[in-house]
Amino acid sequence: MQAYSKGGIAMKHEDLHVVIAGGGSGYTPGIIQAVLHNSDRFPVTKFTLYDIDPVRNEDMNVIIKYMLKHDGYDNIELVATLDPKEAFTGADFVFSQIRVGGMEMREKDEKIPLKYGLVGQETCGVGGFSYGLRSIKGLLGVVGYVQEYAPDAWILNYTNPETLIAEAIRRQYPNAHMINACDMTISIEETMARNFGYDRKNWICQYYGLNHFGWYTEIYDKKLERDVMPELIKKLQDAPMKIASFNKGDQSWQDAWNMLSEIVRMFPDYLPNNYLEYYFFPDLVVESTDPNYTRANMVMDGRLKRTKEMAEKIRHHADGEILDFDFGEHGEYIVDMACSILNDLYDRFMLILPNHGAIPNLRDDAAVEVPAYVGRLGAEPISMRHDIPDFHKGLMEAQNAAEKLLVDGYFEGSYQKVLQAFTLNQTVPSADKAKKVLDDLIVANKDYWPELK
Ligand SMILES: NC(=O)c1ccc[n+]([C@@H]2O[C@H](COP(=O)([O-])OP(=O)(O)OC[C@H]3O[C@@H](n4cnc5c(N)ncnc54)[C@H](O)[C@@H]3O)[C@@H](O)[C@H]2O)c1
Ligand SMILES: O=P(O)(O)OC[C@H]1O[C@H](O[C@H]2[C@H](O)[C@@H](O)[C@@H](O)O[C@@H]2CO)[C@H](O)[C@@H](O)[C@@H]1O
Ligand SMILES: [Mn+2]
Repeated sequence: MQAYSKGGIAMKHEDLHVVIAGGGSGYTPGIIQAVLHNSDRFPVTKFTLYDIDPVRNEDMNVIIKYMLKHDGYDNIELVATLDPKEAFTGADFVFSQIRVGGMEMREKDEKIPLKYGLVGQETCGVGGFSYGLRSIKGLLGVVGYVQEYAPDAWILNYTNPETLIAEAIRRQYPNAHMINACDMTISIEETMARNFGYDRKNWICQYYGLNHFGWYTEIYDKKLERDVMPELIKKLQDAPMKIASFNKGDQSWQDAWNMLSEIVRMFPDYLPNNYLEYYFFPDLVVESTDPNYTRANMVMDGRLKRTKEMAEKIRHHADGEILDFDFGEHGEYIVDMACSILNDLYDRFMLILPNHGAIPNLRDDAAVEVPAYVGRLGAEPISMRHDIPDFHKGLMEAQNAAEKLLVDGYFEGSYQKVLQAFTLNQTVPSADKAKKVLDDLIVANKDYWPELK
């Protein structure tokens, strides 16, 4: 959640070296594809895939090698390594997308809370807190390696849960050159634009919140010369959006858009982030979730399997269209950010940053998600010109306090602080349930969490 670098970094355009931490992730091809699309303004000469899992990193190495050859970029050097020194030395940009504990632990984050009738989700509710206590340690490791081997590199982070990560990294590495971003806002905008016949490239969006916990207040369309948010809300109230081409065939994303319509029917003043469904409708979400087959299972049977099959096809010289992936704006968004830094463009992005007055009536040290300009000196948050309403403020303050307590709990190894965080989480109805689910998650996470005393 570093807002500004100390004086910026002299960025070079030659020998541009990008490292992907979590190289084995199925999102890697989409990111590499976006880099290649931008080769005129982001001329990468070397990619390094860094991971802790040799099999997944090697599968991705096979896919990316094929992709570079297929697209005529076999002049770009490609390295796949498990050695952090080899990976990060000489890096200019590090795109981070690690998942500590993998899908197996995500499955536990989702299923254990459900046993207690609580929301079981990757980044929201106590499942998100469970993931946070694992993820912080992993990402502190990655950022530590970058400080050691490439202290001038920019770290552009997608690793979740974003607000907890931002808060923890700021505490341990306040001067790291790091930007934390989530693709959800751009994905909401793109899906709305495609569904309702707009071009989001014409939009200037005002938005505030915490990550996966925020609201649009205005969507100004430069071509139409009006705020289109009220009409978008009206359209959403009338009928949910249909899934855009990315995530196609994915019923759980269709369910998310359906719930977005439910939220604006109840609270029609602002356009919410879809992830608020977990805080507004926890009971409905629990009722409609299969406790034996959650999102982690869908991803294992979907994205993970497809990635593995793609690598196998390439190894066996299969014919036909092998490179089959579509993650929408995900890759483009992070590469646009890197371009904006490298070329000092001051483009506008929704980022997770220390508040420092951007939301005037919220504590300064909250990690908030707001629009920001990005250039050579990093991200400069755009200050809102008005206070936020009590409804949103109350929700955000409770969530922010819970997140702060959780990060305190991580660094202090404090059971009490983590229990307070769980109790304060707005998806949890009682301290009793908070304690039971926490004690269960401690056992499940024994290889990953700090010891809590
Ligand atoms: N911010 C966003 O909007 C956004 C969008 C999509 C995904 N994500 C996040 O991106 C990450 C990856 O998601 P995924 O579904 O591809 O997960 P995944 O498990 O499929 O892939 C993650 C990769 O990270 C590797 N890894 C785990 N710990 C590591 C460590 N300490 N160092 C290096 N590599 C490590 C794993 O071996 C794996 O290859 C997750 O944190 C996810 O939540 C964020
Ligand atoms: O359940 P998953 O692992 O499929 O997705 C969880 C992530 O969901 C969001 O990312 C979306 C993204 O917004 C969309 O553009 C497209 O790329 O699909 C992604 C999911 O597959 C969210 O922003 C992330 O933080 C979540 O990790
Ligand atoms: Mn996100």
